[in-house]
Amino acid sequence: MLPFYLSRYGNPHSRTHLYGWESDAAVEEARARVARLIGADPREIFFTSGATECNNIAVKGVMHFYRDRRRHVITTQTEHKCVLDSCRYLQQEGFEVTYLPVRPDGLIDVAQLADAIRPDTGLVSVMAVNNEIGVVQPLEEIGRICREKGVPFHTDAAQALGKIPIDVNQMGIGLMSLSAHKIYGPKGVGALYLRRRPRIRVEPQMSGGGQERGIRSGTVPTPIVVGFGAACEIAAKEMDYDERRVSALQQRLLDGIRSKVDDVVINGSMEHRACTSASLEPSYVLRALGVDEDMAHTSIRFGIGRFTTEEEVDRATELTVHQVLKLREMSPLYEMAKAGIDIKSIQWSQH
Ligand SMILES: Cc1ncc(COP(=O)(O)O)c(C=O)c1O
Ligand code: FES
Repeated sequence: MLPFYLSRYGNPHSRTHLYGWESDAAVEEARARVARLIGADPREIFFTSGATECNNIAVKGVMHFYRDRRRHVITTQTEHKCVLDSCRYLQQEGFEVTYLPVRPDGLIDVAQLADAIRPDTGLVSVMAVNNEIGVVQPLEEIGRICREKGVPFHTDAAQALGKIPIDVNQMGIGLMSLSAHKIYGPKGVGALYLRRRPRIRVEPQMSGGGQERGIRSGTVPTPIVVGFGAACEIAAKEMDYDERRVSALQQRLLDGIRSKVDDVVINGSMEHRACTSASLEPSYVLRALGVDEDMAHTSIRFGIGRFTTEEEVDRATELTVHQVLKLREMSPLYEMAKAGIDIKSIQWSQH
């Protein structure tokens, strides 16, 4: 990225001089690298500021483009806030939205999805990997159902890119949101995948000079786009290795905690998972899984990545075990639960 900040600072949209051409070539190289990682054509990749922007373009853009015929969107209760907020925005404009529930393992029921599709459904938006609990939705099945019913399938793949293999054709994906900083790339850049055949149209959210084929006006930020391309190239090479390492570290963390602490509960499917995923807020994602409020409050998300070491996992285990045991020592509830008392049955006050 450095040369593109320091010496090769041409505007990639300047067609009349060498500085422009070299920046343009670098942007196109990055586009090809992003495309390669997901089995797409470079012409289907549009650079944006990140997954938030992609999700806005996908959800609002598709519905606005087809607004006269398609009035209904299907999504899930556990999407990232930017998808949920975009859907709320559409509702204020008079569109209808179905928020599919998830099962206790965090995955949607595909039969329920199929039933929810209506003749006026304009978009199905289901995230690939959940950012709190790491579960992977059955993308291929969702893609097949959407293809059969002729509804574009959008997936927020911010947490999936570089972690699980993605093939837009095999998975029947029509639109996909990507973010560079989730794969160790720079912050503030992402890409929208938009299928060419059959072509999916969106109403741009940004008006202006028509860059990125009119989908996203504004000067493309060459240095960070180059960084995103490099991150994709590395992810393609390292994905298998990273996956094995992260799985082993995940197991080490789990075994380490379970060897010293009983009654450990894992939120979300263990089979369909890209990672083990801290928030102190009562999480709406966990509530959607049917996790009780007290259990949602007591959850911790552990994030393990390419640069996490065994020593760090062991230290996290040690700290977690220490604090949990300390809290249990202090709490009368733990002893009561052990004695077989249902804590939920306790009357806390006299009111
Ligand atoms: C699933 C998911 N979608 C979207 C986003 C937003 O991505 P960005 O920071 O690139 O806008 C994130 C990141 O927090 C995410 O985890
Ligand atoms: S969502 Fe899994 S590590 Fe962040």
